[in-house]
Amino acid sequence: MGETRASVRSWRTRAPVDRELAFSEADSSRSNKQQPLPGGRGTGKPEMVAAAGDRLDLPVVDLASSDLRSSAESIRKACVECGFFYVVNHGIEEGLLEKVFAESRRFFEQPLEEKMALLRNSSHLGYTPPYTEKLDASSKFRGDLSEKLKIGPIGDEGFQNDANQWPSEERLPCWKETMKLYRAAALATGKRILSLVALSLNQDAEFFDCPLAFLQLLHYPGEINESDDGNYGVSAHSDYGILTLLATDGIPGLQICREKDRHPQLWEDVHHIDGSTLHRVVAVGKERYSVAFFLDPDPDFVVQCLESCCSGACPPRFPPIKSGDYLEERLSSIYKRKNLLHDT
Ligand SMILES: O=C(O)CCC(=O)C(=O)O
Ligand SMILES: [Fe+2]
Repeated sequence: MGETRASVRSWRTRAPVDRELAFSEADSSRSNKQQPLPGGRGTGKPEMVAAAGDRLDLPVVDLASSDLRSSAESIRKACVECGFFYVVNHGIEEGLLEKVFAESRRFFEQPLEEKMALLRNSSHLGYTPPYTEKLDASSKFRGDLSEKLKIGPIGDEGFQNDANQWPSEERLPCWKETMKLYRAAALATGKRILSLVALSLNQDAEFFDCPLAFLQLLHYPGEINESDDGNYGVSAHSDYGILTLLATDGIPGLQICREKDRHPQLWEDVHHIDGSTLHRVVAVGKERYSVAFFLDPDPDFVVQCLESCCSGACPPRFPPIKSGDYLEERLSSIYKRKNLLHDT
């Protein structure tokens, strides 16, 4: 799991251009013009970054296209080759995205004690302050620079175990409403993409039924201390679910590594429009906001290799596992390894 990451990107800011999306699993032969970075940025692992001019051209999938077969085919190719793709004509209104980014900014601009009142609970929902998570355990820094707020399935959406923590209506009126609207819109888009993914795997369009959705708002600091020189906004990781729709404010920083087992690793910048694969966000000295929308299977769903994806010569690489067990294992591990669980 964690291999199929799609990411709707770069919706706000700049020219409100067409929107984008992306997937994971890498096997690329791009190799010219690389700059060696002898110790990697923050891990001591050797790595390279693609040089300026060696632009990463991620595929663009048009969700308005009536040729579903051809869209499914390009999604399959994108997932196999790089794990990320852009999505255009995805149906989420620009105005709604602008509101989500504005409300996100309002939340993160509050004093720390207000944010800490919503500290992440045992369902992994709520606020995560800077330095709490270290997605790449080998990072030599004390933790990643970003702060986050995570919103899970909501009671009003018919979900029984709503464990969300919301900012107060008095402080941030319209906040909850905006996030609910965005969740609904992003879920509709996510389901359309998942039906294309299912088609690309020779399954019925409804194969990925009723995914669980988690909305994560992220804020990356602009200026950083000298002691954080080389530290990451979010260190290297792959996502845990079926698909991630990622909207950014256009500030760069996102990088992907298409072949995680290659040494040295090659990290490529994902650009604003022309951009689960291993990925990370580097600090570029500019404040940055993003909104990630994760789609996960039902916790009881057993995730296993599809018949259309394996054969005698190419057996499944991983044993079957219940989705809920897998997610809990991954989510707990990012805090346990630093002993930073803040359960309430
Ligand atoms: O902020 C970004 O661009 C990436 C965030 C991310 O990778 C994540 O939330 O899993
Ligand atoms: Fe991610």
